[in-house]
Amino acid sequence: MTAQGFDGVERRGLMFVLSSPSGAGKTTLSRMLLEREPGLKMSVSATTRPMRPGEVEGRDYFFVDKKKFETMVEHSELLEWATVFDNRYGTPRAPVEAALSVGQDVLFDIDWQGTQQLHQKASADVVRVFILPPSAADLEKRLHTRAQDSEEVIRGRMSRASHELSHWAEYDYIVVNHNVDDAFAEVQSILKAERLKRERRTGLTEFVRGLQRQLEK
Ligand SMILES: Nc1ncnc2c1ncn2[C@@H]1O[C@H](COP(=O)(O)OP(=O)(O)OP(=O)(O)O)[C@@H](O)[C@H]1O
Ligand SMILES: Nc1nc2c(ncn2[C@@H]2O[C@H](COP(=O)(O)O)[C@@H](O)[C@H]2O)c(=O)[nH]1
Repeated sequence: MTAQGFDGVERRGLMFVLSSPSGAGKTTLSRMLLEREPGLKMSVSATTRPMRPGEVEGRDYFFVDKKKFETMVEHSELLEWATVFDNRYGTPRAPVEAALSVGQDVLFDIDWQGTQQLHQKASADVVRVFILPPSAADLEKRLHTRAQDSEEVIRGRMSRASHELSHWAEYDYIVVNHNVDDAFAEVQSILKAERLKRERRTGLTEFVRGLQRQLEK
């Protein structure tokens, strides 16, 4: 489970989690990260919710019915799963394990329940980032601007937002998404810094020993 850093020092892959109330900007920030950060792979979730206009099977989600979802749970095919807004969502285990095993970092857009489950399983390798909207009015406006959910769905998501927010203190980093470019720069900095953490850089001892050998010649 090691990745080669840009400086040639090996390290363990990490699981980078973005959570927020619906509409705060996780999907937007995830797409920007995937475009600009090599070595990062998106975990594509399975869900029982209906496909939105513009969504693509296998890119945005694996859209499955309730029976299929239950079978995936029974067969331990999901690394974590939760019921969110009356639908089920879960992370397929195999692609995440495959990515980590070849040294890639994995990006998750999941809720607080899934984050807790991942953290219980692999706390040292999980980095948790919570995205806050600048205000309730902005959050509601963003859900409307996205124009992909009915009024009823938007009302449901707004009424759940306060409960989602109550989990903010379980996260390692908090980013307020006022301006998307600023929020992206902050999220990208977190990823870059976490990739450099001494504890994950399994190749450091060997690298430093090599330096010492050169210095002692
Ligand atoms: N900083 C921002 N300023 C204005 N609009 C934004 C900002 N960030 C994201 N948006 C817009 O807000 C809408 C919701 O964003 P997005 O779909 O990324 O949210 P999300 O957190 O992934 O929501 P969900 O949990 O429902 O999937 C989108 O139309 C997006 O373009
Ligand atoms: N615990 C999990 N939560 C997930 C997963 N995939 C997505 N989500 C969260 O669900 C809500 C709603 O998403 P939407 O696409 O319907 O707007 C959002 O908070 C996602 O983060 C998952 O695999 N596990």
